Amino acid sequence: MEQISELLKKLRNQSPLVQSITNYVVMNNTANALLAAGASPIMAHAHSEVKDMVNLVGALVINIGTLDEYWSESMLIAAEHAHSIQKPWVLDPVGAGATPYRNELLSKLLPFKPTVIRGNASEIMSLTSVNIKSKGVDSTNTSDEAIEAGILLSSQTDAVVVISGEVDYIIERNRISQVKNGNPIMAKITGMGCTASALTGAFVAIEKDYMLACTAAMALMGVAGDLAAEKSEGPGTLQLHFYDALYNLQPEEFGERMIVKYP
Ligand SMILES: Nc1ncnc2c1ncn2[C@@H]1O[C@H](COP(=O)(O)OP(=O)(O)O)[C@@H](O)[C@H]1O
Ligand SMILES: Cc1ncsc1CCOP(=O)(O)O
Ligand SMILES: [Mg+2]
Repeated sequence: MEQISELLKKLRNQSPLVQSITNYVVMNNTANALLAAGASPIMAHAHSEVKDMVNLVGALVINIGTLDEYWSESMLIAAEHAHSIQKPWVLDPVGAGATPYRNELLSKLLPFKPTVIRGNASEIMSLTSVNIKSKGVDSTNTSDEAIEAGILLSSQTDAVVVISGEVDYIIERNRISQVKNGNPIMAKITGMGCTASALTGAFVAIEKDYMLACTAAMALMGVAGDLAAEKSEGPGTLQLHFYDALYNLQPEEFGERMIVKYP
């Protein structure tokens, strides 16, 4: 899709500043992925500066992977402020459904109207209180169940809901786009989902058609994953080749390789 290839050019030209309040496991991964793709990361969560930083950035990404009481408060301050100034923000509900603690924070964050909710099938289903139990941070559900839940969640929250997996589904109320790129080994690399959410932040910072922005982010993830898998023997080398692919991918090849169904 020409529009999506053009967004990669726009991302590199504008290099949006993207704030992440994210987990300890993936901070370095997601900062490097944003830089490689052409964006500019800042990880900032101190209560005394988080609102000022939200004012400065193009988008905010909140990822609840490694929660504690201080960070939870940072997330609530940031989400409330982003909502109040209509700054686009992305919620990655890592481990939704796994514990009451996570579920309680998520129930406090959703009223601040995330622009995008990006999770795996289990996490998205948990957010619609579909009666499932997440197994940690990995998904254990089928796509049909998840798509139903995604449509419900999008209508409940007015967010674009992105369900990642073998096929990525990008849902805006009843509109659904699909991305079929990517490699199964990506699910064996911690931080790939968090990276998808971070790159989604970069694209919603530069494109106000959020359905298009999210589809572009997932297409970039998938095509970079395809390219990396062609050069890799496993998750260790795939992760490194992935950064190179984000950095080197040209819009022309991006357009040729992406497998996107767009409504
Ligand atoms: N089986 C698969 N085939 C192709 N791509 C996949 C597969 N599983 C995950 N991915 C890709 O890996 C990235 C992370 O997705 P996922 O593993 O669902 O997130 P999370 O790590 O949050 O559970 C996404 O870009 C997704 O498209
Ligand atoms: C393993 C783990 N534990 C808390 S956050 C995290 C990383 C999850 O990253 P992703 O959802 O991208 O796999
Ligand atoms: Mg995840």
